[in-house]
Amino acid sequence: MIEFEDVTKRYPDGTVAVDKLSLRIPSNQITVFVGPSGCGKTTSLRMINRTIERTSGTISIDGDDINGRDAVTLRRGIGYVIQNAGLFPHKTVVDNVATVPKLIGWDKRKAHDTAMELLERVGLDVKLAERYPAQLSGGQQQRVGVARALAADPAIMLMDEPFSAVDPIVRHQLQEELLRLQRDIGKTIVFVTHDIDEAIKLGDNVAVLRVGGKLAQFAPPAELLANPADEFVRGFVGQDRGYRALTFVHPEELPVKPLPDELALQDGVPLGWRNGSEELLPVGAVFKRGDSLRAALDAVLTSPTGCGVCVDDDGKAVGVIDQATVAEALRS
Ligand SMILES: Nc1ncnc2c1ncn2[C@@H]1O[C@H](COP(=O)(O)OP(=O)(O)OP(=O)(O)O)[C@@H](O)[C@H]1O
Repeated sequence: MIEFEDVTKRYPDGTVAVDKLSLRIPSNQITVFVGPSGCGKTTSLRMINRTIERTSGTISIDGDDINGRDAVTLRRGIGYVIQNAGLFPHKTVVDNVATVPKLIGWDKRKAHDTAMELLERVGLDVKLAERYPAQLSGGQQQRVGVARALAADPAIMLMDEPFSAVDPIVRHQLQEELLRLQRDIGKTIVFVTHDIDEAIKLGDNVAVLRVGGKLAQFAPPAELLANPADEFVRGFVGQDRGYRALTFVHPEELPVKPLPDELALQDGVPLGWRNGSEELLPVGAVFKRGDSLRAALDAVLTSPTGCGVCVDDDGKAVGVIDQATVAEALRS
């Protein structure tokens, strides 16, 4: 657990970036710091690895005050990922990832082999290992950044807006990858973003900060959406919080109906809706059994027929639901 107790950061010009922040960041989970620009997210994050020193208060890791530790050793034991990946431009991809293991004295072979394994683990083609960062896409660079942060197998990983500079589709893929990776590695991850959707998607817990570095609310996403602590949080979480909250509703068994003849299939996979003309209408979003009610509602709302298609793990259609079924599930 990482614990902040009454932590304040005042910069030399008098700016109070963080003001008496107290919170407990549980181990082996993702905790997200979210809030508007300038609310002290980055400052709070960087005080954990002491790349910024606090002015007062205590930060401890598993009960030990981090100020009792040598700052360089502390930093090497904490993974750090930043926007635009911050890779060393003159090192190859694999050498970037192997940097910290070599610094802490691993032999070259072990550092190299671990780096190659990690590249695969974060979803990068190992053929890219000998390239330089400038020869990669933004999304690929971010993956290398994550692999580099994980290289020395740190218990804690700090991530500062790591996915902000990539387009929405790549961002979505990187978020999914991070969640998948975290299911395997179970690190203590502290993640900074200004995007509430990203916070809700990734966080086991979300700390909402307001300008001046004050904690507005610390709660799991579902709780944040259901019970915002005050007007600031309500406003920040947004007007459509009821819709977002559906992400956390998993109707055990939505009663799906048999596939209608209008749904065109190829090997069981939905192709589109027949509407009497040559061309098929798009299927719309699909959902799986066990997905959230939000996914089911998305499927219904994006389908041109008002029928959302339910698929299995192989993408094959298993049934449809209509608006009335979703409305019924919403009421129950
Ligand atoms: N070195 C510095 N000297 C003086 N003030 C600073 C310094 N670094 C940050 N600040 C100020 O501290 C406050 C918090 O900054 P910080 O970067 O932690 O916020 P943030 O929430 O991460 O913002 P953003 O989302 O815009 O990156 C801001 O008012 C910022 O201008």
